[in-house]
Amino acid sequence: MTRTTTAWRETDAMTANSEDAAISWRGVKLRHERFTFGPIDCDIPKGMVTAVVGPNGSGKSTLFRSLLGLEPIREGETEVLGTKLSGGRDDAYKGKIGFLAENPHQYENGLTADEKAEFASLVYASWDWDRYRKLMRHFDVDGGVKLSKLSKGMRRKAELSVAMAHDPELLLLDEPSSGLDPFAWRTMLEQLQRYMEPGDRTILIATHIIAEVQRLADYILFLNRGKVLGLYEKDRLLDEWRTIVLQASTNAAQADARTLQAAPGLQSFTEAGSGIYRLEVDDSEQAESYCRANGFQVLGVQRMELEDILSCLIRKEEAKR
Ligand SMILES: Nc1ncnc2c1ncn2[C@@H]1O[C@H](COP(=O)(O)OP(=O)(O)OP(=O)(O)O)[C@@H](O)[C@H]1O
Repeated sequence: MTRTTTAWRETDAMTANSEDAAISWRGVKLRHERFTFGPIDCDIPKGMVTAVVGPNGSGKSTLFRSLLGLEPIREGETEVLGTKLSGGRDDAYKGKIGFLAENPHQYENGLTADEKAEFASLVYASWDWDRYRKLMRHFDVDGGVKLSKLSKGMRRKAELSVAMAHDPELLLLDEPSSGLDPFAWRTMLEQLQRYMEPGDRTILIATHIIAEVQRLADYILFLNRGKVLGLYEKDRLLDEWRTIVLQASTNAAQADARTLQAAPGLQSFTEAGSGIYRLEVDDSEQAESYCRANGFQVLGVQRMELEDILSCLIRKEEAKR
């Protein structure tokens, strides 16, 4: 799915154009006893799907919860759908959000999906029973069964139906596909794609499923240990990040490995032995020309997978620690 706008396409800057942002963070820090998140300065573009990707414990759920006032924000300013979060005094913006938490709420175990929907219908002014029933039908879930009696995947589908039935402006999905079988997963992707069609809705989705990022996301926000590693436009990221394998040209006396360290867009540099070098770069065309001009022969160029890009960003961040 690609819905690009020029303002966001031209840059990877994390605070490119806050007017087009569904969420903006300025110097935001969140703290638990043994975990600090941030500072985060970043804008999540409106009308787009942004995937939040990072290892376990990197702070994805913490970030989601903070948007609903469930995590104390110690420093900085968060704005969601035009509302500055101010310690829970202005809650009206929450009516425009659909939230699927990572784990089901145990206190809802005794409710059926339809009873949970009844509660939600009282909370959300734009609640649409027709929409709820259609979603439940698409997902093939019986709304009359207690949530605790549903399988994990069934419960996920019921909760996603409730989260989407008021047609929110912003959907916050914390690992929505956890427990879904491949057919249900496809139905979920279809429903999310349909939800995005009007062009003015935004999804922020935390996921470990690379296929989900590839199929859904326009942007990717990478996190590690409570730090933001970057917000990138997905297509551009996959297009431009490459692994280049090089060897000093036999007739090039000037080939000096140290020059490789200054290659344009260099993200990582590995000496593989026998005069072979492996570069990971975010601007492959320029990097290749540079390496050739400096006496290196290009043995191979390969696109990088998202996992490789994330691990490269993590290695860079860890090297600073
Ligand atoms: N209520 C809490 N009190 C104290 N520490 C917490 C609390 N909630 C989360 N943490 C800690 O904050 C860190 C980030 O947790 P979080 O759940 O946000 O990560 P995550 O990226 O969503 O992880 P996962 O991919 O495993 O779901 C972890 O170190 C976790 O132990």
